[in-house]
Amino acid sequence: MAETTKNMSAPVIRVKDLYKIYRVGETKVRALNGVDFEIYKGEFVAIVGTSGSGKSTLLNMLAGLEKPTKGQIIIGKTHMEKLTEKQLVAFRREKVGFIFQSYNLLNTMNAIENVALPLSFRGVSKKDRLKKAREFMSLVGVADQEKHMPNQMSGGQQQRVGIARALVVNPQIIFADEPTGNLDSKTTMEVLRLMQRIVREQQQTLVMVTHDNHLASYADRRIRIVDGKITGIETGGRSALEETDKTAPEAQQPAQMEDITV
Ligand SMILES: Nc1ncnc2c1ncn2[C@@H]1O[C@H](COP(=O)(O)OP(=O)(O)OP(=O)(O)O)[C@@H](O)[C@H]1O
Repeated sequence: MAETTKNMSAPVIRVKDLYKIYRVGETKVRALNGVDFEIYKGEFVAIVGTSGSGKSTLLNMLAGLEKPTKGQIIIGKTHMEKLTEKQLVAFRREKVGFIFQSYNLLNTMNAIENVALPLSFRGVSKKDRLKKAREFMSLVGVADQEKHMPNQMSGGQQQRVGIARALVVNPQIIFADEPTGNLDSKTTMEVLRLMQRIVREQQQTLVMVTHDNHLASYADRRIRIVDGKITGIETGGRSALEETDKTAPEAQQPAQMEDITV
């Protein structure tokens, strides 16, 4: 349904013939070995692979944390590979939101101050920062935790605060690195529901890296990566919003294999 609409719009991310080669002594490690794909606005995409497959390298490059050895990454109209370090810092600050496995909240700040922090880098006044932060804490369901310090919140609550902090700057794209890696299965489902809801309601684009096939099955598309190459892109994801915690995975429709790019 929405797939057609998404594919008719211009991609938010275009990756063309991307390589990242690390030198370790005499050896060359091809962390990314010729990767091509596109991601559209409003999509929840999972980049899935086992340890060492190259998914973190890919995420780091999409988020402007590392430069490719060769190839192009075009976000909106910006060629990431052509940006200077200073421009990359500005890009990360203004255009993207990050959700981390370990939440990465500042322990010396309470929940609302953590959520408001990215706005202070943009010169937003304190009053407006807190107003906006409050709005997003409410959206992710932790409005009553404003004054709590990170160590006074559960993992799930901390991750909700982390998600509110990623959203507060209205980023073009949200990148998530194993966002439920430290959570139990019930809290994982709650966070998945939240992420799916946000992608749908806010028309956000979410790119999640994971080794976990179950988690990835909730994304609209899965880009599978093995030894730095894409081995397949699957379309169709399960809905965490319609599932109860007891829904057996077997009861769900299997994903469709779309195309294989090796
Ligand atoms: N800075 C680096 N120098 C040298 N080799 C590196 C560097 N970073 C990553 N690699 C290598 O590149 C390959 C891909 O690593 P990457 O971290 O992207 O994998 P991954 O799929 O994210 O793994 P994990 O799930 O364990 O984080 C691996 O062989 C890794 O050893």
